[in-house]
Amino acid sequence: MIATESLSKRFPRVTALDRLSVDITPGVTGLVGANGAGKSTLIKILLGLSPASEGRAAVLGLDVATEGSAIRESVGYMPEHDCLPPDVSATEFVVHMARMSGLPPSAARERTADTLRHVGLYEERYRPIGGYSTGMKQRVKLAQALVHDPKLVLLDEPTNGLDPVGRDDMLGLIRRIHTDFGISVLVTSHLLGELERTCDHVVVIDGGKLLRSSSTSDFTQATASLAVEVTDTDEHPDGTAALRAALDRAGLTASPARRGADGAPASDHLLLVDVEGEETYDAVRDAIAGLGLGLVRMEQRRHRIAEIFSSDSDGSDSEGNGNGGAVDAV
Ligand SMILES: Nc1ncnc2c1ncn2[C@@H]1O[C@H](COP(=O)(O)OP(=O)(O)OP(=O)(O)O)[C@@H](O)[C@H]1O
Repeated sequence: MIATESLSKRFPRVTALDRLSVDITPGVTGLVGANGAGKSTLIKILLGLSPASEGRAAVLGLDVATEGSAIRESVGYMPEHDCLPPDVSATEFVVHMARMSGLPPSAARERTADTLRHVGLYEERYRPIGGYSTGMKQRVKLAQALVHDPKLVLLDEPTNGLDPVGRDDMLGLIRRIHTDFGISVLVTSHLLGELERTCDHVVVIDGGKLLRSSSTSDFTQATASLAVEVTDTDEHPDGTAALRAALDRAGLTASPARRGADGAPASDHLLLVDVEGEETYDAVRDAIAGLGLGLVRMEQRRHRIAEIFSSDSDGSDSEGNGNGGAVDAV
């Protein structure tokens, strides 16, 4: 779907992409990085809208430097920022975008109706966009990216500004773009956790460099951890320390939690246990029961990207880039 080779983009003060080489295959791929990591810059180069300073890239086998308009015919793009005209309705806007992509008038109207229904906009589609909620606007942006039946869509932060339910709905829609229509998706986010659930493959960039590109299952196996909190008892006045020792004896790695991905403060009462497989959950339960402690919570932890990479010495970062903290997802 997408291949880049030593792709760089330099602005006068910033190197937005730094010799990025990555291959993206059909399916749903997540492009993760903190704000400023270079995600939007990469998308603009892939669409042929912005020239690279160095290196090469091809989308659907087409060269981004010379075949930009052919790429844009076969690719849909959902930009990150609000870019919708407030005075027209979703139907008018999406029909216009379909016509811009070359569809004849009747096909443009039909495809618009189908696509808006697919993204979950019904009667509202005849009202001016200016009165829409953020979630509805994101759906219009998604519809215009899909209306010309592209082979690939590039979605720049589609969950931005959405509440948790809106995020889940949007992630479900994105997944269905691939499962229902066979369209491949490249979706960016600064939240690794939400892409884990949606994507087959995840590419992580930081400071314009490739940190890692791997299938989601490899990723989550390598990064899963379990947050465990227990009560203290008379027998074990420091239940957390007792559990940590017991887990250690059971051959599991447990460490006190640092500040959480959700902004939760560091806690002496919370242990993070590396998940090595299904048996880890049983081993934790047995250790707690064996000590007679009460279990307050046991939950799968979402990681900040920084957490993963600060403890990841075998990433794809050939430059020895030690600034894992720079990918601290907000
Ligand atoms: N036109 C430009 N001129 C100068 N610098 C730019 C330009 N566009 C982007 N940059 C810089 O390049 C870097 C990468 O920006 P980019 O927008 O690609 O990041 P991003 O990963 O998409 O982050 P965000 O999610 O915040 O958009 C940033 O430091 C940004 O300030």
